[in-house]
Amino acid sequence: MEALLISVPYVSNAFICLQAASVNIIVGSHVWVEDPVLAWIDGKVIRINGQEVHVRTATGKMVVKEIPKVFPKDTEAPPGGVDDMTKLSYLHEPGVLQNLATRYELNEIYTYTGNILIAINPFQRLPHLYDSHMMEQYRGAALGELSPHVFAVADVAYRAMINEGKSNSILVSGESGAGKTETTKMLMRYLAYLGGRSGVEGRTVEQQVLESNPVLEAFGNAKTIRNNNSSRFGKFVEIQFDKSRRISGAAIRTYLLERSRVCQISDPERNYHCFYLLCSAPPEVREKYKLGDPKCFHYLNQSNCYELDGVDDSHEYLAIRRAMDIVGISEEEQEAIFRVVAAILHLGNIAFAKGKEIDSSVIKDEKSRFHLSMTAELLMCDAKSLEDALIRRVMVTPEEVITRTLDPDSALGSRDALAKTTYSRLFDWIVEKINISIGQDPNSKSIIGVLDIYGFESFKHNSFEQFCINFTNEKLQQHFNQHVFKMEQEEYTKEEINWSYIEFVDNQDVLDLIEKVFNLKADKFKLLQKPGGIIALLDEACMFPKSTHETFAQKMYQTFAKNKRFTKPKLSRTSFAISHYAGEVTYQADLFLEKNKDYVVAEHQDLLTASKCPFVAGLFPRLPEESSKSSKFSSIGSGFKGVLEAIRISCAGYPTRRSFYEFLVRFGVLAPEVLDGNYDDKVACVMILDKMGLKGYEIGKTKVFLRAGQMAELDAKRAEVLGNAAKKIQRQIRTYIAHKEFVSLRKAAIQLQSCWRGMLACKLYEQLRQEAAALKIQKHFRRYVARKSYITMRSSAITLQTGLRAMSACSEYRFRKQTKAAITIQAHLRRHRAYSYYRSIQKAVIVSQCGWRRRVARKELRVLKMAARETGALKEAKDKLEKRVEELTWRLQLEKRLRVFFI
Ligand SMILES: Nc1ncnc2c1ncn2[C@@H]1O[C@H](COP(=O)(O)OP(=O)(O)OP(=O)(O)O)[C@@H](O)[C@H]1O
Repeated sequence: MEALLISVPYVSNAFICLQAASVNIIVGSHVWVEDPVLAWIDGKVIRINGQEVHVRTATGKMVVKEIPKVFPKDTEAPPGGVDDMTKLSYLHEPGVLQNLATRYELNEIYTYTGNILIAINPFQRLPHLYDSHMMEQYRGAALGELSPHVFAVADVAYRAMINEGKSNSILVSGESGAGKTETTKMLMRYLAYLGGRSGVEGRTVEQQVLESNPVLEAFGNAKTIRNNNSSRFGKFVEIQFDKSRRISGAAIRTYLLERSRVCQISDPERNYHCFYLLCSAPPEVREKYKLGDPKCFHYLNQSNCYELDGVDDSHEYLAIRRAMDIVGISEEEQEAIFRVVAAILHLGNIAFAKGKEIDSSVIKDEKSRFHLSMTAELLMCDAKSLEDALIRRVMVTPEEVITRTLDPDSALGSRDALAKTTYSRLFDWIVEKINISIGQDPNSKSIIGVLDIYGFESFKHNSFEQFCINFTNEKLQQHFNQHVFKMEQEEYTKEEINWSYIEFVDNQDVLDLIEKVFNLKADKFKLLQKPGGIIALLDEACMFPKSTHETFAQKMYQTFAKNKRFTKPKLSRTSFAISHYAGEVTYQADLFLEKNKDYVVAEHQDLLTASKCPFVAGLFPRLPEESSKSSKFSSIGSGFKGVLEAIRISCAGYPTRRSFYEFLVRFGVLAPEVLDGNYDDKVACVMILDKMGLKGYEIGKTKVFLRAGQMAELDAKRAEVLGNAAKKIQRQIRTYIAHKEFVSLRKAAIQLQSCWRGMLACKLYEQLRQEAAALKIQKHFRRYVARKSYITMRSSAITLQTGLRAMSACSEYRFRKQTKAAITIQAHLRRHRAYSYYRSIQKAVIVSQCGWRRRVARKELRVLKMAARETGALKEAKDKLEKRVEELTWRLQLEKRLRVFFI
């Protein structure tokens, strides 16, 4: 059977170290160095000090590395990467990773390595990659004609089957979550497209296989740390073709189901999906099976994860029921399947306590009893028989039948063993049912098989499962080595080159350590072979009831003490380490014996065979004694594995090859005289290689075959020659450029200066003009301001003067008025004074006159008096005179009074 490989790594996890790079690193070389963040970073060699290389990385950092840790970078690699790794000039880890990463950036998730396809998980839907248009394009296209694609691989397998009439296998390998299952689906879709035929009831075989997937996934997939829907079993899908190369049937073969997951899960993983689906079933279903919250079941509550993001388990339950209908699982069978699933959950809740006798156990409490009776009810077997099957063992000796009880720990082991066996039998039944539903073609002429298998595993704790997986991968690796080696040889033969001394990377010694057997005479266990490898020792240990994992480990330590591939870790009594081709793995042998015993405990077998439920009884058909005690390894066949091992193997031969023309184009510069000499291409190549002093290369009919590292050596020399030539050219060009630059600079300077001066004069003129204008403006402005202030002042002065004049006229007028009034007053006063004076004078005159007259009168009076006396006449005269005197006295009185009044 021919085989093709699809390998699906995560970008960051590829592991290859193929080419000793050290020899050809020189100052100025572009190289890759390890980086703690980016894994690898490119840089340029700045200095080499003995074994130390100083590199300036692309991020500008200086790092110092030892020469063997520095890898040359192909500066001429195409920017979009190469679609086939064998086209890379340097086959080393950074080169390969860089190529994959470059392509991944461009959404090119597929890359070839010869006829192996590497697929990178895109973690996003890329529908354009898989539509019918794409399928049409790849139909009949030769490998390498179109961009790398999973369809191309399937196409090659199909064409080879048609042309050579041979069956083919496509192997899909990789880490968990890498995309194996998705890739397998794509392969099947394409194969069904090529060999399409309407299947049963109008459904194609491909449809039927894909429709069976949900059922298979519900019982065989679980959430793991890496993948929410991780397949916990290996799968080989066999697509059968009739003689006209149309699909005539298909079969799904599963193997290595992870049985331990049924009883043991770690946070944040989950058990198989079906348990959670059933716990989310409609209430009447849950009531029927007495199920409830998954947190109540020991097999589910060891992890805190019960739900999946974006998945509704109750919907999924209904969907699975529908899928089971489609697959042809009847209503009764579905009922029985879920009854068994529920029984396993109840079984896990049965706890044991110490019994009264030594090393005996009993059902722990009422709760456990309830679960025991529920388990028995669901499995339709007798509760007492179930209890006995869990805690008692019957040993038949020639003399008697001995019944012994198990201690609580062993009873728990017994319970878990029953759960695991029942579950794996159920899974096998479902697979078988699916196969019947899809339909097999017993007369098929050829098949194309798709093997979906876990890659090599190495965890902190590695148990029997990892041992099986890694052993399988070792077997696959050997097959792969031989396969690729054969292809290499074919190429070498075609090119007629000598390949007899090619070292073949062989892992036979690891396989010997694991599976070797020596043919010896029969012993008392009727074995025809005496154990030689670990598996044989394990089988042997399983045969002896008294063996423990410690005795098994001790036996291994003794047997393989001198084996280079086997080591005993210090401070451990049960661990052992194997140097696999992909690295060393330390295994813990603690559960190897239990896990290797693939046979059903007789008591469990008897119990379930006697079940009243035909479905349950059918899961445990009575088997002949021999076959019921087979060990695991009887079923492990040879397979295939590999990620980038093709490159590794290629490196053992002539990993780099170039056609004569390509070689001359690339390396002609190393010997220009050869190019000028008009030699034949082949001769020219030999001359160049000899001139370079290379040994061990081969010249084929059309190509030059180089040993690992020789390409880098030639490249380094080419880089040196090109570097020297470049330096010379650079020198000349720099002189020319410098002179040209100087002349143009000078011209530019003069031009700049004249322009600058002109600009300065213009600026000065403009400044002067502006100054004159400013002066003029200032003058006019000042005049205007002065005039304006003069006019203001003048009008103010006039106003002031008018005011002052008015004021002085007013005061003059007032003065005059006052003067006139004063004069009037003075006149009146003077008149009054004059009049008063006059009056006083007048009065005085009158007074003096009166006085005088009085004196005259008196003198007359006295004369009269003297006459009156002398005569009566004189008397009258006297009276008259007296009257006169009285009158004058009154007048004087009046005058005095008037005078007082006027004063
Ligand atoms: N070609 C692809 N296109 C789109 N998505 C993909 C592709 N390959 C893988 N995936 C995504 O990666 C997830 C994991 O892929 P898958 O289940 O195929 O991995 P696996 O290798 O089979 O893992 P396991 O070994 O754990 O079963 C898928 O659910 C899907 O989302």
